[in-house]
Amino acid sequence: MIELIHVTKRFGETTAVDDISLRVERGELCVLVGTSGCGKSTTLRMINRLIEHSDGEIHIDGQQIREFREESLRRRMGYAIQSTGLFPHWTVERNIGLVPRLLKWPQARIRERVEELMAMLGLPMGEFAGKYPRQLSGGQAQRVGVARALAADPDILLMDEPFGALDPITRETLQEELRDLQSRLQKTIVFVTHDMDEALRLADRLVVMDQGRIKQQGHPLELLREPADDFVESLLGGEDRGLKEAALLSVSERMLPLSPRLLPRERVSQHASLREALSIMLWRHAERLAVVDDEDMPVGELSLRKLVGAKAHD
Ligand SMILES: Nc1ncnc2c1ncn2[C@@H]1O[C@H](COP(=O)(O)OP(=O)(O)OP(=O)(O)O)[C@@H](O)[C@H]1O
Repeated sequence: MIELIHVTKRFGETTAVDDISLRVERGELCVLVGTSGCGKSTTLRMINRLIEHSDGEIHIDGQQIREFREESLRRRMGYAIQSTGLFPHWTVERNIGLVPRLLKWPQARIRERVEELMAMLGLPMGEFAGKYPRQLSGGQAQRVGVARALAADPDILLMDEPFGALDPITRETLQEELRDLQSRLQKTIVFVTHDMDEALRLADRLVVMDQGRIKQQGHPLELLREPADDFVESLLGGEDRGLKEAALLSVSERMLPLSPRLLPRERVSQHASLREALSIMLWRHAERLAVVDDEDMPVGELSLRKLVGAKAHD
């Protein structure tokens, strides 16, 4: 568990982070969003002490971070950044094994761990282990960066726009992998992004920052439905919030049982979001959709009326 209590960071005259309090539970994925320069990266870097905070307290599992030896703090925290920070003259294998090597793991264990991570992130060892960062695509390099952050199996992951500047398909794949990793391995993650769709898709807790302060925090649905002020509302997408909310709700939440009427021809998966369902309706000019399971068997139906008519919070 990570806890920031009235934390402030000043750089000379500039107050980059201004009296913020934040608690991230074990296994929770917390996303920081806000305008450029609002203090997101500074907040992240204070947690692993790349930057020392000026005031307040930061605790990891109840212990002040200043009481940890730096090595043990870094071992508990993986750190991934947009520019990846890979060493250009080191192979992929050596880059990923960096922290375990610093921790003096035996050679065989390091190799085993690197192999495991590369498989997990879809980078076949035979193809990628000996490559250098310049021989990788942006997406592959970011995967290596994420693998390196995970190498010593830290409980905490700090990620600063780790998927920035990727094409939407690679980005979505990595987001799903991160979600999957988090739920399988119960990692506590603090994630910074500029991309609101990414933030809404990933966050258990969404934290909106402005000029060094926290404006609002909570579950993405809470913030979408009740933004604290105009700033939060407009950052979350203004009029587009309805669609953003629909993207977080599943078809199965609004589906009706199969009726004796003729089954609609157009289909949608029960795992799809309401936003996807709405898009199919618009695209196909259909007011009703058959909802199907993984075997493509109809399990219910969804009507446009039910989709738009039902109150957002029931
Ligand atoms: N080392 C530093 N020295 C002086 N000022 C700094 C330093 N690092 C950050 N700042 C200032 O602190 C404020 C917050 O910066 P920070 O990088 O945390 O913002 P951010 O929200 O991550 O921005 P972005 O989204 O653009 O990456 C900015 O005004 C920045 O100029």
